[in-house]
Amino acid sequence: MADNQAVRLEQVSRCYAAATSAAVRALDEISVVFERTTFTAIMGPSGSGKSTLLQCAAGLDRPDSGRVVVDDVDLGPLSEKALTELRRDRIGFIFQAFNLLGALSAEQNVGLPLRLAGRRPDSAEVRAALAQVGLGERAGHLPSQMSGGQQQRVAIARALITRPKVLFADEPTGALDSSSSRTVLKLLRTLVDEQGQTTIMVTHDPVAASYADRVVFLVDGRITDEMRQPTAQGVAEHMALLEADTATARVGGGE
Ligand SMILES: Nc1ncnc2c1ncn2[C@@H]1O[C@H](COP(=O)(O)OP(=O)(O)OP(=O)(O)O)[C@@H](O)[C@H]1O
Repeated sequence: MADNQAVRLEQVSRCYAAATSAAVRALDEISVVFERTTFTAIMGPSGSGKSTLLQCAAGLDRPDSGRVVVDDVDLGPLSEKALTELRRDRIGFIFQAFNLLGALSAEQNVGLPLRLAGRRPDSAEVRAALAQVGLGERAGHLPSQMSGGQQQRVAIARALITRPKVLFADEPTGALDSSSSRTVLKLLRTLVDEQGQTTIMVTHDPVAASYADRVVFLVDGRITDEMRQPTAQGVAEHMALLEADTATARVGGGE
């Protein structure tokens, strides 16, 4: 695998059985490379396969065919145990809903992945991770004592504590107001620029996508286009075209 490839998908397909109709082909022979130290946004109309792509690329779901390679490891032959270990050691994940444990402080939440890996969290390391996301003073706070944006930054610190090769983000600003969103997106951008993080983010928001180096557009389980150095307006216009095409196709298909 070329040294600069953090994640590679080769002809990845994923189908879901449907009770009342033909199987849904959520991913249809997708091939895409995510280079190291880049920030990519994945966009597309609702149901186009964005979450399925993220789940397959992160080893949370297995494709029906094709290959997923993460940090030079082909995920296909791995046992469930080996896949779990790879996710634990090389992958970070953040979600729209933050997914922090409510009974644990920020510091305890951030230290959790280290505990799960059998390491005793080093308080200085955990506090440095919180300082990195601008929350050095909040180590003792519970999630309920923090704003949504602060909780998402705790979740980012937690995802990064194991120094993952790839950070996957599924709608990380979906539950945030625009000011908190900006803070979180600037942080994600800084982590790529200054720490060499590789980040892959699913989003519906053209403004969020404009923080990425590249936007990959999905329609009906296929990559149709991509945009480098995106602007929010350029992405919004392209999404409007895709959504109009999808609506036309649905109307046409229903006749
Ligand atoms: N577990 C599942 N079982 C059956 N069908 C599924 C399942 N997960 C996803 N699908 C179907 O696969 C297709 C792609 O879904 P996916 O969630 O990846 O799209 P998405 O682009 O992330 O959508 P959204 O923007 O609405 O979150 C959709 O038609 C969806 O209904």
